[in-house]
Amino acid sequence: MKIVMMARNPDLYSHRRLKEAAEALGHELVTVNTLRCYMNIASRRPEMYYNGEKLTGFDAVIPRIGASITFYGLAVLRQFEMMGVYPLNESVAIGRSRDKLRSTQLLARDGIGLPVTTFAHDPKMTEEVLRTAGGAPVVIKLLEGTQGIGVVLADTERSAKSVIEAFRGANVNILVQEFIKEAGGTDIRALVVGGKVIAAMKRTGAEGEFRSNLHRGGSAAAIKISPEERSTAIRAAKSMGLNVCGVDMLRSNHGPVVMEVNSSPGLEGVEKATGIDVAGKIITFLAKNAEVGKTKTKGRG
Ligand SMILES: Nc1ncnc2c1ncn2[C@@H]1O[C@H](COP(=O)(O)OP(=O)(O)OP(=O)(O)O)[C@@H](O)[C@H]1O
Ligand SMILES: [Mg+2]
Ligand SMILES: [Mg+2]
Repeated sequence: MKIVMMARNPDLYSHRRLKEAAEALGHELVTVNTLRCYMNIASRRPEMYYNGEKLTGFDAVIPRIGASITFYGLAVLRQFEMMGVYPLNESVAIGRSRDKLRSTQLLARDGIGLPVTTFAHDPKMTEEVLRTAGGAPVVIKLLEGTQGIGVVLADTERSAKSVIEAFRGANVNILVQEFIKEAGGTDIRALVVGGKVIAAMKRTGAEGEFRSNLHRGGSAAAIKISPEERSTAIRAAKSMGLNVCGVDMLRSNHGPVVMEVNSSPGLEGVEKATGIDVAGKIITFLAKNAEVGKTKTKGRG
């Protein structure tokens, strides 16, 4: 199989591992810098170019689109889809997962456990929004944050109001969420590949930090998850339409609640914590499923 991986930095752990795993399984993997791909959006014969050469003959594409280049990255991926290249995750599904409001609505529609989550446009609604979220403490999140940046815990009504006003004043969209205190600064990341949980870890925030992100100094360890957590992760992946994703959950006293679904999960934390060859399982899934022209949406939807 001939695979193209869209990634800006081929030296990142995850990208190195995917290439190694592909080669170990006898496939060819070419990494292209997403921002240097350019396309000819011609009717019926879509083309992709890279460094002056036409990219052809690929069976599958692995999109590793950083949050800061979602717009262009998804356009490049759609182009590959139009060319009939099988995407590890479809552009439409990635687009859904990048927007916390949209993805939370999709998960809610499918009855998946969530923290109480509220959203309003008008800052005049602040008091009602806070009341609906159950009152302080609440978690306030930028709609398109990542690595825990833009996630704020407001302990009191007063601080919640000023944080909401500050974000709204800066004209950014936010979610206001019930704070799951009983999670104790620990979350669960379940890696779903092809409808199965293949690895799971728990991440615990640094001392005095409610955010468990590894980028914020959290630490990771392997964990055995419950059947309910497993099925929640699988259902979340399905409702987003992602073949491969990291589902982040909190253990609340009303069962597992999903915080978000990441479409380009990092492999370093989870492989090192669990010793599982996640990259190999991803490539194996791809080899089993990639067929030219099999992509359902061709970037539509
Ligand atoms: N409602 C909540 N209750 C308790 N803790 C929360 C809540 N929401 C988020 N957290 C904590 O904050 C962390 C960051 O939140 P979240 O995952 O939503 O943000 P992010 O910036 O998108 O991070 P990521 O890099 O994982 O995409 C979570 O991993 C979790 O530990
Ligand atoms: Mg996120
Ligand atoms: Mg997260």
